[in-house]
Amino acid sequence: MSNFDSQTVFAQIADDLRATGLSIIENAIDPKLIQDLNTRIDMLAEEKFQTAGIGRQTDHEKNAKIRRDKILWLDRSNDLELGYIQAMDDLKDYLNRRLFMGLFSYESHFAHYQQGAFYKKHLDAFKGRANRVLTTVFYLNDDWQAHNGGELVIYDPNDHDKELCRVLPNQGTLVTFLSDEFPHEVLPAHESRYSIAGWFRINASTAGHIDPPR
Ligand SMILES: O=C(O)CCC(=O)C(=O)O
Ligand SMILES: [Fe+2]
Repeated sequence: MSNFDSQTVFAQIADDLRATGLSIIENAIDPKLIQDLNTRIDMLAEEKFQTAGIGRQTDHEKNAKIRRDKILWLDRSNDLELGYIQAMDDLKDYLNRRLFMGLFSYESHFAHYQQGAFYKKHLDAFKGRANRVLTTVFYLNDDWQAHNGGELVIYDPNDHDKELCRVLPNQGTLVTFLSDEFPHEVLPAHESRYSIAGWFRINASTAGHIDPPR
């Protein structure tokens, strides 16, 4: 066992969420888990990754104007992927205890942004109508440089044109935010860029609206 202290990270995320609804933490995950995830990505053939959609959108031309990443959903049946899912389950339990968030389930996908890929400004959930409540984005890019582009730009919930911050998709950084509050976008990546995007949901039966199936 490594002696990575996840409790300190979880406590920081809870404090940040309570204060602003947004948390950005470096070295947020056990290095052993990061190694497993990189091993997994190296094993996965590029053709396993699928063109990502937007909601119920099936218009591929329109879709390609909005996002160009390729995705692959994580699955508990793979041990290397399971480690990350379990870490997020632990975060879910922690946030439910500390903030009474009522988080119920978690789903996540690897995303590969090839050179030139981007994701235009969007919200991950519609205000008050969705059961996706909390977004996580975790980065896997060793030694990402500013000139590689691909920053995550996060905008002000009260002014969607006002930039709050830019995050370099550096290995080990975990971004967590309220899904229906923070508009965000991924600037064009100039190098191959890997992340895991994930969403905590509240129980569908308690939400006013159920998100479209993925
Ligand atoms: O990879 C990122 O930085 C963010 C991805 C994202 O916004 C999404 O998949 O909804
Ligand atoms: Fe997003």
